[in-house]
Amino acid sequence: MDSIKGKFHITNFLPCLVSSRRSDVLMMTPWFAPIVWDGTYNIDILNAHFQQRNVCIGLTVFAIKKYTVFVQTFIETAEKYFMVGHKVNYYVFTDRVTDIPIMELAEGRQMRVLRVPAYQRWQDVSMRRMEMLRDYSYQQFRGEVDYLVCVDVDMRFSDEVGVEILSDLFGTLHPGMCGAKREHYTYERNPQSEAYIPFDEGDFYYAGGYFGGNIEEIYKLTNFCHNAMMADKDKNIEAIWHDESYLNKYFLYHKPTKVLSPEYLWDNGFGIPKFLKRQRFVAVPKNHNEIRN
Ligand SMILES: CC(=O)N[C@H]1[C@@H](OP(=O)(O)OP(=O)(O)OC[C@H]2O[C@@H](n3ccc(=O)[nH]c3=O)[C@H](O)[C@@H]2O)O[C@H](CO)[C@H](O)[C@@H]1O
Ligand SMILES: [Mn+2]
Repeated sequence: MDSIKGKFHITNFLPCLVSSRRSDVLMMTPWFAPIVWDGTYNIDILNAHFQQRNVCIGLTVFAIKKYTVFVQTFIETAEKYFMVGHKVNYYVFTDRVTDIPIMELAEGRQMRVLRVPAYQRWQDVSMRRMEMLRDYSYQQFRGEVDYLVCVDVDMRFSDEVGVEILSDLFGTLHPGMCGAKREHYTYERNPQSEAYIPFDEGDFYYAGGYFGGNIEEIYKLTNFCHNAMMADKDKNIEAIWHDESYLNKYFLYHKPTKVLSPEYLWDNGFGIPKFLKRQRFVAVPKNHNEIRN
């Protein structure tokens, strides 16, 4: 592990206080959290900073039932692009332990396969991630990693994703909603639901498939979402976009300290708009019917 130490060096950065580095996109939320776009940060400074702290990053992914087919590409591309040069633990939650490929990983990186139950409905599989992330944050992750990055598995990395994303609590702008007006965000609109957001509230529409932060913040987030989902279940309610709806509710009242641009979660089905300089993590096309049943 020693050879990954001292890999990054601080380089000189010439600050310029009179012009912003991007003028075509919003670079900061109204509560002063950075929105991370290509061209807005200096990766050399950030690498040196996080390496000095010797951070270890946990990347969590669920591969339940047929979704195990996505694991190989996910890990292969993560090895190429995710937090290269830093310490990484992959946590693969699955009900099919023997279907998870054994893969050779770069130095300083390891994979843990965690056996968890499979729920019948895909919506429950997706939503129960919150409960499992909460429980493992408390039991295991807090002793092993400094940050968690929690993502969908039906994805591939196709460009660098580094320590520029790390912060106490971060969410990602949903690729399908970045140009939408607030009233068109697909928040849960039933006032009876714990995920309810009125039409005149809400900052951004965040994606369910990409959030993260330190362990304590992820514990609080997942605990809130799971409890809210259980409260709704008792009322026979399920929010329109499942875990994503509850996540959006949480972020409305617990503002993220960093927001990732859709560079970090893209779907080529949306084409490639001009403001999108990089596609770092993209959806792998899937046949929903086939794979979810
Ligand atoms: C990119 C993105 O923002 N995706 C979100 C979006 O769905 P998606 O349409 O991308 O949902 P999906 O089918 O990818 O399911 C979410 C995740 O649950 C896991 N899974 C699901 C079914 C299954 O049989 N086995 C299994 O392992 C797997 O990790 C998968 O990536 O909306 C969902 C709720 O509706 C979730 O909020 C997803 O995070
Ligand atoms: Mn997905």
